[in-house]
Amino acid sequence: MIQLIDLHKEYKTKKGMVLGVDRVNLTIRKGDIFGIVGYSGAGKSSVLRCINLLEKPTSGKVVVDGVDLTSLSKEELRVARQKIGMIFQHFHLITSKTVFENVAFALKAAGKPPSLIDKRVTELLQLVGLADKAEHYPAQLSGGQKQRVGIARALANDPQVLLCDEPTSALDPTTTQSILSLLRDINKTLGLTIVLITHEMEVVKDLCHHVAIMQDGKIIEEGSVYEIFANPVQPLTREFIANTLEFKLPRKLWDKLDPAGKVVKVLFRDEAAEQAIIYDMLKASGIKANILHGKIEYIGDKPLGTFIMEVTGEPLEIDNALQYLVDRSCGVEVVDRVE
Ligand SMILES: Nc1ncnc2c1ncn2[C@@H]1O[C@H](COP(=O)(O)OP(=O)(O)OP(=O)(O)O)[C@@H](O)[C@H]1O
Repeated sequence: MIQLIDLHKEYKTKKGMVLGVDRVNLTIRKGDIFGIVGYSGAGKSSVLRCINLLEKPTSGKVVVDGVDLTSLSKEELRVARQKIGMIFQHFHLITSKTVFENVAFALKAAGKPPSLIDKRVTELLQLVGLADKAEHYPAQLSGGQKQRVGIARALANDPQVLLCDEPTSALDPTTTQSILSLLRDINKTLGLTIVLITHEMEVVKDLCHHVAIMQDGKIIEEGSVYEIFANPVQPLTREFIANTLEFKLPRKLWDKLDPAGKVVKVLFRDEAAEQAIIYDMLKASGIKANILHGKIEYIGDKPLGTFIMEVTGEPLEIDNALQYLVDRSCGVEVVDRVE
């Protein structure tokens, strides 16, 4: 388990102090995949780098498996850090060393004997699907392969925590999927706790179990990925989610709609996404509904449905019909007409 207690980080610059992290309290459970999302400058990297004390917090505590890292001596911290692996957006491989040597480097630095190093590197390269690239140099690898080397190196000393600093931001969508899939596998098979920072909500949706949204050094919202997608509260969270879930009706379609009708977006959560609620609503009311857009997606293994429909009828009947949806736990939002 990772606990950040009143974590605060200020940077001293020529122009004065700059706030990086503003008294953050956060608990990340063992074996979780935890995403931290925010725009550039929100403080994501600062939080991540405080977890392994690459950045020394100005105040507050970083507790990993019951040990407060901020209280350790230099040597104790060096040992504790071996249990926290890290991967980076731009991989940070040593260009003059082969794939094998890059991974072996982490083991040598930890003082492991050569016989163990050979065996361990071979195992790790197999795990990340690079057994045939051991003698290649980083320049001979694709971005995805470089990140796999980064992952192998980060796992070398059997860490309990893997910190991921925008691990797929430099990769194309297909390669991104393959790296997310590898991270998912190692989380499951090794029981590793993964903390990942990203500005892409799609990555959070695909991979993470929990997520925190950061703004101005603070965590402004936090929860399970499903809850955050199904019930976002803060405007910034809604903005991030809008980029992945929102569907904008084409202008041409708006022109064809009945000006007296209402366009509503309905969010079906949990089992509601799999029930015939719209059918029930139409049967119970005298209104008409014209479905303009609809999709059901699964976050983890829970369904989340989004439908956009035009409803027409008597205003009171429309209100009653929409209230019927709210009563059956749907999110209902009237969509503003595009002029
Ligand atoms: N080494 C540093 N020296 C001075 N200021 C810094 C330093 N590192 C970060 N900051 C400042 O701290 C704030 C938070 O930066 P941080 O890099 O943690 O945000 P971020 O959300 O990770 O952004 P990005 O996605 O651009 O990396 C910013 O205002 C940034 O300018």
